[in-house]
Amino acid sequence: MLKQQDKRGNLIILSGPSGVGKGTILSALMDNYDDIHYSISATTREARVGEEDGEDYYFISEDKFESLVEKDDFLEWAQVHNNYYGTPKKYVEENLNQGEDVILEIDIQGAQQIKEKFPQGVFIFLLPPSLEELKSRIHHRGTETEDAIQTRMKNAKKEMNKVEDYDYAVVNDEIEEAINKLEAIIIAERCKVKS
Ligand SMILES: Nc1ncnc2c1ncn2[C@@H]1O[C@H](COP(=O)(O)OP(=O)(O)OP(=O)(O)O)[C@@H](O)[C@H]1O
Ligand SMILES: Nc1nc2c(ncn2[C@@H]2O[C@H](COP(=O)(O)O)[C@@H](O)[C@H]2O)c(=O)[nH]1
Repeated sequence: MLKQQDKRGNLIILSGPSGVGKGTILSALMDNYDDIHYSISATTREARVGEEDGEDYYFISEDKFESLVEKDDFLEWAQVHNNYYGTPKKYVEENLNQGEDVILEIDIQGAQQIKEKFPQGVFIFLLPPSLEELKSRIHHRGTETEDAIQTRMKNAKKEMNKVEDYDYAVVNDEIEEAINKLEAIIIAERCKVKS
């Protein structure tokens, strides 16, 4: 892929309520692009069955998380659905400085922090076709307890009011269509003359 010389990469932020399909869409997208770098977050939540440390997340203790916060090693961090999540700073900065695009899959609070530091970031909000469909997707994923689903649905209703703070809104109804839209946004942002 051609790159404009001396241009920093784009920082792409994908947010949206739990269960909307962020991870599913990004893993399909990452299979097609070797020049977009997915930032692996750190979290204090327990790994789900099938999740790998260093691949899905860096699974760390609360003590370790706190020490990383104190060392200012996170670009942003937040408490989300009763656990802590943060974006390691070094990986993002190194790739952007090399002209590579980096994508963050983070919650709304984290995106707000990034907006203050990187207003030139590309902010994309993924929406479900409906709240009923959102609930059904979290149920079918089968990774959360009933209590956790309730917390996530309660948070989703608040989070969805924040869509207006984003540059783009993409509805994830038909998955292929949502992937195509995300790709189109990323390609268009690469072609921008001014940012
Ligand atoms: N367009 C779609 N149509 C139907 N099901 C979908 C669609 N997109 C994703 N799913 C399913 O919805 C469930 C939730 O998707 P996923 O885990 O990617 O969501 P997420 O936004 O990353 O959630 P979280 O924020 O909790 O990590 C998965 O079981 C996935 O297979
Ligand atoms: N602010 C941040 N939010 C993050 C980060 N990594 C993931 N997330 C968001 O947390 C929720 C829950 O994720 P889950 O894997 O437990 O279902 C979801 O909205 C993620 O996007 C991060 O580094 N910072």
